[in-house]
Amino acid sequence: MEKVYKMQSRNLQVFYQNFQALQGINMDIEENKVTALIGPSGCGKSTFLRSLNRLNELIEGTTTKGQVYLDRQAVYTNEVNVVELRKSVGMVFQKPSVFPMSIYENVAYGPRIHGITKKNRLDDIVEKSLKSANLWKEVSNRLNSPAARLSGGQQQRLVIARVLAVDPEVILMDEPASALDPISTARLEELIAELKSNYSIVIVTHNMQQAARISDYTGFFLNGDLVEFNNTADIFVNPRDKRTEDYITGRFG
Ligand SMILES: Nc1ncnc2c1ncn2[C@@H]1O[C@H](COP(=O)(O)OP(=O)(O)OP(=O)(O)O)[C@@H](O)[C@H]1O
Repeated sequence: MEKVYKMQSRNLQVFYQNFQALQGINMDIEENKVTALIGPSGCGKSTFLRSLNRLNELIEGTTTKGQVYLDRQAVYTNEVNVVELRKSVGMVFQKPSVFPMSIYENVAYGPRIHGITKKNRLDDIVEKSLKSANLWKEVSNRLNSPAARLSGGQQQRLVIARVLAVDPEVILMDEPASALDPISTARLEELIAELKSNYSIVIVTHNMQQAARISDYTGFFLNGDLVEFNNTADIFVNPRDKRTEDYITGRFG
């Protein structure tokens, strides 16, 4: 079957004032797959992730050159509605960032902003999103209690439900498991494996075993360059670049 690329970057360069954080990245992100981004701290993984839905623009002094495509449509043009872009390309951050409101309201928040007001419709979206995020069973009897009372792992799944509620196509995750215990991490990994049948997922992780377990493709970043991008199995078993090999075998990083 021919590969379908959901997102692509071409000669993507990002500058923080005068500092160049990405050196011209070309990447093809396949649809309905998990793509993992690995590399030592400060190599540009989060910068790359944020550039996919133009979140870098919220950081003052950032300049972006090159292009990103979503379904072959350029993302860096004046015609693009950034709010719609971020709805299609959602982001899950490292620390679970639930809003100080009820579980229900956390999930209904996005759909409301996008104009859905009917109670029945919102109820359906909340239930469907919580089910897709594997959280429904744990919270269905306390939808009106504060989200902050959930465990860290549940909060992270709630954040995912919140992203799913606005009907995204791509989900970006920036070290989503780094604040979670091993059991919550395992649940999150199971969830990611399920989500990829409906979404394309790009995940930054410092955990090499995690990248090997959950991803189809892996990109190794170093000093703002994409050193190697390949099937995950090839990256971990048969890296082509000495620097990739050194990193995955723990010789540096
Ligand atoms: N807001 C900012 N202003 C200035 N420089 C920044 C900013 N954000 C990131 N940088 C710099 O850009 C480079 C890439 O940072 P980035 O956060 O993308 O790396 P990373 O690979 O995600 O790191 P980590 O794994 O530690 O999260 C680093 O040198 C970092 O110091």
